[in-house]
Amino acid sequence: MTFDRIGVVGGGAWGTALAQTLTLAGRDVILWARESDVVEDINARHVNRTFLPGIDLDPRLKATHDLADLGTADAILLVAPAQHTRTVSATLQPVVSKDVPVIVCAKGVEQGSGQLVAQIVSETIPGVRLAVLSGPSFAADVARGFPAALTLACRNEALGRALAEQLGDRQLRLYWSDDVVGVELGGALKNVLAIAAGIVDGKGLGASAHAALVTRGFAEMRRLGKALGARPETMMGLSGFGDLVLTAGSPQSRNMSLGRALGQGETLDAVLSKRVAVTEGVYTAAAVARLAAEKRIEMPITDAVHAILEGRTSVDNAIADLMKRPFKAED
Ligand SMILES: NC(=O)C1=CN([C@@H]2O[C@H](COP(=O)(O)OP(=O)(O)OC[C@H]3O[C@@H](n4cnc5c(N)ncnc54)[C@H](O)[C@@H]3O)[C@@H](O)[C@H]2O)C=CC1
Ligand SMILES: O=C(CO)COP(=O)(O)O
Repeated sequence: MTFDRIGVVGGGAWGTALAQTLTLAGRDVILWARESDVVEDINARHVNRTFLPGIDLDPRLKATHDLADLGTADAILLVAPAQHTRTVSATLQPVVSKDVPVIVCAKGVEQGSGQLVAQIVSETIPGVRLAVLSGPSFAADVARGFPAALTLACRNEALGRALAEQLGDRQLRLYWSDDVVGVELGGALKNVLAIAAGIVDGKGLGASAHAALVTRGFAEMRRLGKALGARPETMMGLSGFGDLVLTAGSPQSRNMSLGRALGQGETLDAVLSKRVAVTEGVYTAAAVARLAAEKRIEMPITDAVHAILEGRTSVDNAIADLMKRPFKAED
């Protein structure tokens, strides 16, 4: 198994950062972008001013507007946002031959189905060889070549190991795992909790409240993970705890910064109208709150974020409601 030619589907910040890293590592990379101006920007000017401004891209990186150009790839990275994965992967299906692995890089839960991205892809591309890449990684950091460590999960351990060894390099250290659900779930859930952490920050509630929120948020991640068959050590690892620490701890996160703005009194519509970037936690919150209710898993912070985003409660009331819950044994 050799993965020399890599197709990347999605010309947002993360797709571009991964394409850049793999190009610099000597892979032959072709990036599909939905927006023709992004394709032109990458090919003609070697930048992606729309989604990854301020970073020079390697001139060897080529972009295309035609998914069929990815037909000769040895592996495909799927980096479309979670809510658009079903449409994009259905369009990709005729292009993917049966032994080419598809590596899911998005982080979210689909609102209509409650499914994680890998589940969507296995439905839309039957028989696909699936892997998931997730962990703490801001696109701009990775594109600049700063060190990062992520987890690559695949049920076929030999394939997962081969992908990790060949797609990783000295800037991007990849660990492998066979816990696909656990790795995906951490990345999806932490986005919602990062919104909550941002709200705490935006309200100026202090570092103690922030630490309490992140810790109890992590308890929610572990609880849902257990119910869905994720391994506890996966939730403790890079794609779970690691990504929660990164995203809930830095305003560089789109989810955290959205929460911050809400905490400072801005409306959701006002925040979203100012950005082109996707803020996955906004959409995943509703899906996870519903999943938790169906499975009778207690996720009060996630529920509070969902209620705030839907305008069913105010930030102040949500905080008061969380604090007046009955005392209980720590789990
Ligand atoms: N930006 C980051 O630092 C990281 C992002 N991710 C994940 O990667 C995924 C993609 O995020 P980014 O690359 O950051 O995106 P982005 O926020 O930079 O750009 C938005 C992306 O959405 C696409 N898009 C918008 N409307 C669409 C539609 N109707 N159909 C298909 N695609 C559409 C755009 O073409 C663009 O690729 C998300 O799930 C995100 O959570 C994961 C790790 C790091
Ligand atoms: O997933 C990420 C970091 O690992 C990016 O987080 P944001 O989408 O909140 O910026």
